[in-house]
Amino acid sequence: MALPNIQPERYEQLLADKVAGVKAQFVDFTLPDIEVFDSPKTHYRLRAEFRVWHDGDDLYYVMFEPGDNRNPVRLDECEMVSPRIREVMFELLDLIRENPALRFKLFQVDFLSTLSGELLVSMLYHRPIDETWAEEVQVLRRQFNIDIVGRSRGKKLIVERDFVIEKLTINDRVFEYKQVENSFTQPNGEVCKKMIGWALDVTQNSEGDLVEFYCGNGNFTLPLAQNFRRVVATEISKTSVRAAEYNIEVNGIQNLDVLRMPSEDLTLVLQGKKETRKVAGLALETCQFSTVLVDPPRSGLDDETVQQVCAYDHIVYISCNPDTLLENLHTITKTHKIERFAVFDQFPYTHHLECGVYLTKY
Ligand SMILES: C[S@@+](CC[C@H](N)C(=O)[O-])C[C@H]1O[C@@H](n2cnc3c(N)ncnc32)[C@H](O)[C@@H]1O
Repeated sequence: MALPNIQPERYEQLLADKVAGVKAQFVDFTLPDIEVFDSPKTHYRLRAEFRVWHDGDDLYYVMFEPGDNRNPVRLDECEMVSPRIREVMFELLDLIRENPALRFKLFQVDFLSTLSGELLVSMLYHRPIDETWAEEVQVLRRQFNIDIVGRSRGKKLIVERDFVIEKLTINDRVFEYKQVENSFTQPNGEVCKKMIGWALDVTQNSEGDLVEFYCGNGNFTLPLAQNFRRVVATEISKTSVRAAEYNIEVNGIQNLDVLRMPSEDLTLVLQGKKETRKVAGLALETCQFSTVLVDPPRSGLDDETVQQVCAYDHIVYISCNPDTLLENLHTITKTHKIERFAVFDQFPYTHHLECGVYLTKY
């Protein structure tokens, strides 16, 4: 992870600069007024990874300047991470420093926290870990009320859980999400709530069904199910699909099915070019998909998936990479009009910006 230069006093200006950059980048398109969703100025990141530096008897966290992996910067404060991570991270290292069984060949500590106040800490080692380590680590668990995962080559030890439970209030309703260590979750919880709220807003009064590609643990899917008759969503990661299934159950959502399948395969199934037992019993032929939601990785949508999303009347495109969004929009806007365009400042003080685009077929 690179170290952002946190400047709360310049936050508004930096965000305005980013928005101006997006306007310039998308100048080829007729954009509606851009909706801008800001971030808390400090303590906004719910997950963070830190390298651990050993220097004689000393032990400290380091980060690197963007583009410079050679010169570590010692961290004695961190304004970027959530209050829960901040509360624990330095005191945790103080205890590790004094305990040879915990500090020996520890090279990285990852934190996954929630707005609901839970915290999972992953400790990564360049040596085997065993039950002795699992005993020793209990002192950290008790002191900070955290869950801990130890990782060494080919081995994962879990003390007591490898997940956290997030609770997000979206339009007065609380949604509960299982978020599992080492699987994708949105890093900025407050901004994530705004993204879900925006997606709910653009799809309100929708008719028909929703198909979603790249659904993760159901982050958007669970709340959006209320705007549709049926929802079918797909995701490639087994861990995320299992979490989504748990989340569907615990939130009592009845009209949503999640498939573990690459989006490329679901595209082929929907086009009638592929058959698979995975969709047996879903009666996909009875679905009336009016809307598609995509939230792809940075690489954006492949050509086949672009063709597939263009088959629907409405498209909600959430993007973490304006470059690939731009490329995909060149094709999508041949058939669809951009109705809404939003930017979400998931990553303050960096050049990254999350975008949301809502399009309707001409
Ligand atoms: C940017 S994340 C979005 C996840 C989710 N929408 C959320 O808000 O948390 C992209 C997701 O796409 C999944 N993914 C990556 N390649 C995929 C593919 N070819 N087919 C389906 N899912 C894929 C990843 O596992 C990841 O969960």
